[in-house]
Amino acid sequence: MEQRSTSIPPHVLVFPFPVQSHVNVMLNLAEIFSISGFQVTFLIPDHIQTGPRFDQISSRFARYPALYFQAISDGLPLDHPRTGDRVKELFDSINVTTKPQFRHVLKSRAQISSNGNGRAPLTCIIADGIMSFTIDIAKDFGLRTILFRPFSATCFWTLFCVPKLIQAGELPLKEDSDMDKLVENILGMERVLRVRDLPSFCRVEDASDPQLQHVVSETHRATCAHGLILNTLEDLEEPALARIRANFPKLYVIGPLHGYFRPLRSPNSLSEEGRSCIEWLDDQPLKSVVFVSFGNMTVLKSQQLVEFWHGLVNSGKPFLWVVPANLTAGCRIPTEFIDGSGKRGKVVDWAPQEEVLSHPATGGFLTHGGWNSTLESIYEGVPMICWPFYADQQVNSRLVEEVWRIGVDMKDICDRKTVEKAVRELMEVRREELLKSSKEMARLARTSIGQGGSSYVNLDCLIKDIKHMSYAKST
Ligand SMILES: O=c1ccn([C@@H]2O[C@H](COP(=O)(O)OP(=O)(O)O[C@H]3O[C@H](CO)[C@@H](O)[C@H](O)[C@H]3O)[C@@H](O)[C@H]2O)c(=O)[nH]1
Repeated sequence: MEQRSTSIPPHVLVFPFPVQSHVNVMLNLAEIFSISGFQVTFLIPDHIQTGPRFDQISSRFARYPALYFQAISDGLPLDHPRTGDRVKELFDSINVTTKPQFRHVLKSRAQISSNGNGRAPLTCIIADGIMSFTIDIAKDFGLRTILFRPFSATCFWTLFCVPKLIQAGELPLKEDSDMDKLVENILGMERVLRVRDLPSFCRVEDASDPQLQHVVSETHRATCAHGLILNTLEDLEEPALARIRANFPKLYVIGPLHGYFRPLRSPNSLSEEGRSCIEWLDDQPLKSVVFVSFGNMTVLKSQQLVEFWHGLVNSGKPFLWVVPANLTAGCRIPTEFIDGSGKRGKVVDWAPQEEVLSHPATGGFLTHGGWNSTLESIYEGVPMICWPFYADQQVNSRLVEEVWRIGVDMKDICDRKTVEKAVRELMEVRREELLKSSKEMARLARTSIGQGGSSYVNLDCLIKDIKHMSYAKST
């Protein structure tokens, strides 16, 4: 990427929603800003700053002296699991604790800047789109906010259409709702999304459900921001993006963000746990391994864990499975399972996912369909089995199977026979077809962030717009 500099460097404050995956993706954005010569203040959640992997983050950013981490609390205990089933606690706590802290950060920054501290005054705020309170607080300090929404564009657009679905009687659900019926009132997606593919927040029988109302109103509030950034690419989600653009004139479609750094990271930067995964993969045949990971916010019931386990073992394929403590809400995998899988399965607490997906031994990805995992798999051309848990994952898994045709959607079903069948389809029965379409998707993703590609050009516009804001403020 080109090194850019100006005499008045813009200074952006990057503020992620306080969960690991949102922080990861906004760190990529912060790194792009740093490479572009910006000063960056990154509000890092205290539970991540004090967590086991912050060392890796700080050594990655040591080369950018103009990037400064400032801790912020979400008000929950440091060891709270922050899983999808408990996200309401996070929303509530952010409202009470983080909102006033954010105001305080801006106030103290404004005072320091006016006294001169070697850092430029803030140019703008780049905040996670689920924290739209940033828009009004930033305005009080004469600052603009650009929101960053790390969901798929299709999920964002679906949430935007929810009031229309309610008006048309397609939502809320009824006890006898036909989950396989196509949803009619999401423009551009009429032939794609069924009721069961709507974001999990929509699975309610009361339209005033607080969580549904919250995510929908946050989505609409984004129209009050200066701009909206989406981590996707035109070729992947053109129908949704066309509709979003009609409502958001300043839309920056700049993904897949992790891709800008993929060829640059050295394998030597891996931690010991990361290296052990790669060494295990090194001993496996080409494209033979199923990588299994459900992200950072999924919770499995113990029976679901058992079903996945038997399905994987019965499929006869080698697998590498990430089982973090919060996945099983405390219930650990029985040791006889581990012994029973012999050398064929490896279970770890954490894996360097991007490196695992790019490893020649990896042949498939059993995932929850979180948006980062989906983009990472697409980028590496690895076909997927999706078992969506919550949020945007129901939408993403439908796109994987029905629109892009790069995998299998298990949607709502989790038994050993279904798991085994899905693995066999992915690794044997539909192997060639799925590999072919995955390879094409990877090509599109890589082209979009290469010089002259649609995301590359959009990113350049974003950087120029922020520079322009900085210039306008200083004159
Ligand atoms: O052992 C692991 C586990 C995860 N990851 C990384 O963690 C991220 C996981 O992100 P994602 O796939 O998006 O899953 P979640 O952690 O579940 O992310 C939440 O946030 C996403 C972005 O908003 C949503 O799409 C998801 O539905 C929501 O659950 C990815 O970058 C992975 O590479 C690792 O590197 N190693």
